[in-house]
Amino acid sequence: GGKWTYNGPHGENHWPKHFPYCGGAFQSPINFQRELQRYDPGLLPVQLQNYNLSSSEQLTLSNNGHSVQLSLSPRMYLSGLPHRYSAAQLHFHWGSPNVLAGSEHTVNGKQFAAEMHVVHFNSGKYPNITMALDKSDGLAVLGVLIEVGEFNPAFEQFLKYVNGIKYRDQKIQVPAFNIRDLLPAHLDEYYRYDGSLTTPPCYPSVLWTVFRHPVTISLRQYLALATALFSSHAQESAPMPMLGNYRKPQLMDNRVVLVSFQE
Ligand SMILES: NS(=O)(=O)c1c(F)c(F)c(S(=O)(=O)CCO)c(N[C@H]2CCCc3ccccc32)c1F
Ligand SMILES: [Zn+2]
Repeated sequence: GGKWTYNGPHGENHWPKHFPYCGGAFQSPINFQRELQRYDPGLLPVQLQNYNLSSSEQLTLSNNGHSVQLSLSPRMYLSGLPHRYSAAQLHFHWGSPNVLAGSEHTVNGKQFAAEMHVVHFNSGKYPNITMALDKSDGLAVLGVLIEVGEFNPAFEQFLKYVNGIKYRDQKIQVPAFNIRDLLPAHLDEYYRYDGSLTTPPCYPSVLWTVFRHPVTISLRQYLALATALFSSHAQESAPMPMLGNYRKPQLMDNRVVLVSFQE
């Protein structure tokens, strides 16, 4: 697909010109507001299988020009959903060094400093993520809201390598670790809704699960994320810092957000 950015002439308001789904229904992210939520006691805790990877395994940490992404082992999967969803990659969205607001989902209008997404595809029905990308039951993404506060040792296990992938299309191998440690302690409280990829091609193919409880990283860790990366290639004369890589909240249309918790 064509080139797209988060700002300027190829920014999100221009996405629908080349990526029609971006102007369609069921788009993500959204703002979670109390009035449009419904408690569903049937929403069980999310079950993570094989997330505790061994450090003898290696993962690919890469700069794809839009985010920093970590490849994940296909042995990792989610159970408790209508089908088995196997892990593909995780990536982040953040603000800028002096504006600590860069999450995609917002809660009662509050934007968090950053947000992590763990992307899974329906491996029960489709052979790979490419075949699942545009199917209504194709993807399941876990969203984790990130606040600046206490230092987070789990995030250090990949943040310490970001200076090796400063420029677009750079990638390195890093030792695997327990991906569960990147998620909040309690996985039983979350928002659940039908939405889309938040980047082009914006396919409405994502079952979203955004955990109610944020995780914290230190200001130093946030600044590492917000100052280390460029969306441009190493040899480009005008380096483009990778900042504010988040899409704004989209129209709800007539969607209701289910929640697994009661006030
Ligand atoms: N917020 S989001 O919707 O979860 C989301 C992103 F924001 C995001 F930047 C990415 S990306 O890093 O691949 C950069 C551009 O697509 C993805 N990738 C997904 C969808 C696109 C194709 C693909 C292929 C293999 C594995 C994952 C993915 C993404 F799903
Ligand atoms: Zn994302």
